[in-house]
Amino acid sequence: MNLSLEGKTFVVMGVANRRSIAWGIAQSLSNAGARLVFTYAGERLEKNVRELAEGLERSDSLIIPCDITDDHEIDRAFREIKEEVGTIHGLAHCIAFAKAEELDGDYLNTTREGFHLAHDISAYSLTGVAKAVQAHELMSEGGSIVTMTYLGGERIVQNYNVMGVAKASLDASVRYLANDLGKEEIRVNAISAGPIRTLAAKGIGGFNEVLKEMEERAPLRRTVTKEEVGDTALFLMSDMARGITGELIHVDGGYNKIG
Ligand SMILES: CCCCCCc1ccc(Oc2ccc(Oc3cccc(O)n3)cc2)c(O)c1
Repeated sequence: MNLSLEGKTFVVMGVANRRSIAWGIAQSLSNAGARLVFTYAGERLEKNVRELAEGLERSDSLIIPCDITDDHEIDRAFREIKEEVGTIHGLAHCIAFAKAEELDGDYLNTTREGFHLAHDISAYSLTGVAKAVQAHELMSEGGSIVTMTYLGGERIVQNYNVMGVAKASLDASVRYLANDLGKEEIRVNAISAGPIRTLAAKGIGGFNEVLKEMEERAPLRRTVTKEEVGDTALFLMSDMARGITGELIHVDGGYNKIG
């Protein structure tokens, strides 16, 4: 029993660029010996993902488009993964979105359309992906699904607004998916990362203030890195976490424990 992923294949969904948390996860899994399959949405990201993947030690990464807002797209992508690799041992879901104008000011300004959009992309997509993994019997040797969440889904974080409500839904989805998939030896967990300066983070009002607050008040008195999140993902993907499912692990320097 160890942290090695030699001979195993993992899907990483949501790499946008080298600052992405998904890229931090990909690096940790690859350094542990995993073969990777990347999915991305939107033509403009393919070049970024391909260039990043080419920098990995292994040259057998797969890069597949997948627009998670469309069930047919998800089915096509996971059918392609089944055909190309046959079995996967885990999946990292690092996908979320909400309208930028709804990530600032009062939560009360949330529209019905903005609410649905945030929940569709940031919460339902995990369930949609889990359904496709099961439908295509991709994790026949068991597996580990990890998604990314944030403290704003557990308690009030100014400006996080509708994304916080969507993350609360994602966190509950992790528990219910864990319950359904446990009998197939598939574990489902969430990593709640502290604020990290990513492309997505740029869209949130007051982000810089939250970073500063972490450096001043988190028990570790610093912010965390995508590499630290990647290493926790490696642990959750490995046999060392074989007894953990339906769980949420904070990788935030302990900040969530501060009032
Ligand atoms: C006020 C909260 C500060 C800490 C926020 C930490 C965080 C940073 C990034 C996170 O991921 C997203 C992903 C998409 C997202 O929606 C976006 C991002 C950019 C532009 C846009 O129109 N929507 C917002 C946050 C996330 O869920 C949580």
